[in-house]
Amino acid sequence: MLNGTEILTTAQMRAIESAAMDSGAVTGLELMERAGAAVVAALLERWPDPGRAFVLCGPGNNGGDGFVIARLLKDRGTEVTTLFLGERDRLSPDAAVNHDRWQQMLGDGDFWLPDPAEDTDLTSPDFEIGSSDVVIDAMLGTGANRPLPSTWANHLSDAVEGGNPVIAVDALSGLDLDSGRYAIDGRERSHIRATLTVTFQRAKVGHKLEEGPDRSGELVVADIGLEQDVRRHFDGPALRHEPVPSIRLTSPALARPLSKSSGHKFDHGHALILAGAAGRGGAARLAARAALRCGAGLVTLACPRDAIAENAASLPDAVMLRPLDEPDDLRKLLADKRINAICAGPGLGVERAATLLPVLAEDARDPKPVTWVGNQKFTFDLPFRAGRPTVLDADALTAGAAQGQAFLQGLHVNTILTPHEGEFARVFPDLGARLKQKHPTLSTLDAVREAADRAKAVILLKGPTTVISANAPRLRGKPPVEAWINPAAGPDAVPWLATAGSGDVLAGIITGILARGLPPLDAAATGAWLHAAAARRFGPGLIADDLPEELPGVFRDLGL
Ligand SMILES: NC(=O)C1=CN([C@@H]2O[C@H](COP(=O)(O)OP(=O)(O)OC[C@H]3O[C@@H](n4cnc5c(N)ncnc54)[C@H](O)[C@@H]3O)[C@@H](O)[C@H]2O)[C@@H](O)CC1
Ligand SMILES: Nc1ncnc2c1ncn2[C@@H]1O[C@H](COP(=O)(O)OP(=O)(O)O)[C@@H](O)[C@H]1O
Ligand SMILES: [K+]
Repeated sequence: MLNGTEILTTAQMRAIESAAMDSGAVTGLELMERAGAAVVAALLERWPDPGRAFVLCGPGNNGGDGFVIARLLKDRGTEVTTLFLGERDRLSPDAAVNHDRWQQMLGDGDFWLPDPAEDTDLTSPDFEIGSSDVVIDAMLGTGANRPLPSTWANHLSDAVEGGNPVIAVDALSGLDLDSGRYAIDGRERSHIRATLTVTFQRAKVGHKLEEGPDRSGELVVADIGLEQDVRRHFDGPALRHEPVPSIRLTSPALARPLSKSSGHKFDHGHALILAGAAGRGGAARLAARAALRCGAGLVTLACPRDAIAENAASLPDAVMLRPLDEPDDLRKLLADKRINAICAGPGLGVERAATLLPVLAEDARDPKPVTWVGNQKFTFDLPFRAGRPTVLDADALTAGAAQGQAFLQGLHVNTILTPHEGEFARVFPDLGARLKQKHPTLSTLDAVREAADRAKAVILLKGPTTVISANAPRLRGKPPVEAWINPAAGPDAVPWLATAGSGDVLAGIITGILARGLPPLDAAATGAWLHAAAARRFGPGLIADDLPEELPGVFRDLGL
């Protein structure tokens, strides 16, 4: 299996569940029981003896899980209040069975509340969420398809305001498990969040994107016995040469190929960092240091002649300096075919970037490009543009955006664009505008995938959660990775990373890894993971300059 954990879209989860049930290996009722039991187990681990629980049950199978949870908690002596926000006759057969089992169990001390649309006195103290030790949100899960009604949101709001732990079943209700957006009818309530979310078999994309990490609280992924079905979902089609692309979370395992075996310095590649004018070289220097720390055999920084003294004064001796005043100087530098990774953008200056981009595009017409397809290297002509692995960041993206289609046409499968949100919107204005809509119709992941498709390149969109996707040709039979998600939010938060220059370091890290020979999509994912890991290891007080210096510690921790 490839590095990283696959996470699932809601459609994939539904397909996996149906396939499991169709195979006869498990029934929906069994799955619901396992799901409910998994939530109760995770709950009791954290709150060992809840005297009172309040369970909010929605109109679908998420609500069905809620009825199982109510029954299991009552079985162990917890006093349970349920609020059912649906209609018995519209429940699925499995949820209806659990509804009825729960109803039959009710006795003194349990309060059965029908739909509040009917005449229920919700002001009675017996119904108050505030007197519960735990509140279980089983209103909506993977089937949520519109904003959460504000009356339903009020229950969550009461719980959070009352300081009661909220345990979300599969998802905090209102969270879209594909986009990670949170939508409530009426006014937005940013304080609503789960203390714990228990999801089933695999995390869903929406737990990791946008608001997902913050809204979900601690995320527990409970095994409900569908692991073989998950594998079958991905590996079965691969055996038939119809691989299903996966969406994966970055993990430390990605960095494993960076382990340095002994070898000539060129075995570890030669990275070229294009720098800007005197007085503006800090960003490129950060990138150069980061590339060096990632083990690039050689790092050359190319800058205007009059900036050489300044760069020499503040760079390690290991970084070579070369003059680059005119576009033709870049052509000459690129005649050295040992240069196998390029970084253009940090501190480059938009005008200078505009004159150098065409040279990089020209270079990609090399008749014998090195091309990565999956993990295999090709050095012959392929029916798509390929060229030297190149990171385009910052000023190169701004300059590129101004060049429009010509810029996109100059890209190739070994190009990695590393925009933040603003730069992304400059390069892909329509996608940027759609992401900014009040109710966006596409997720960040969709936007990045679409951008990668148009650019025929790797796109890494920076933010608290970084999303990476590639449009690279695939080898038949190899399960492709479609996207990587590097979460640095919620429980994985590394807020110190939001510091000036940290993006320049990321560009340098990725360039260094490219020089080491990793394929572009892997290099981008590995770089995003290392970048956050370095920040996490350093902790508060971080400035961008600390990041490259922290990398050796990260590598040591990994035993590389
Ligand atoms: N399918 C399965 O085999 C399993 C499903 N499980 C549970 O089932 C859930 C999925 O069940 P469903 O597909 O029934 O979906 P949900 O229970 O998430 O919601 C679907 C229902 O909610 C309504 N609805 C959607 N959005 C709404 C909104 N904003 N306001 C009010 N009503 C809204 C829909 O009309 C439908 O009636 C999972 O999240 C998980 O908790 C688990 O029991 C494990 C097994
Ligand atoms: N709140 C945050 N939590 C974690 N990482 C963040 C956060 N905000 C930004 N980042 C990361 O910090 C880096 C900032 O890069 P960028 O926007 O290019 O800034 P700069 O131009 O200052 O270098 C990116 O790698 C991004 O993923
Ligand atoms: K829920």
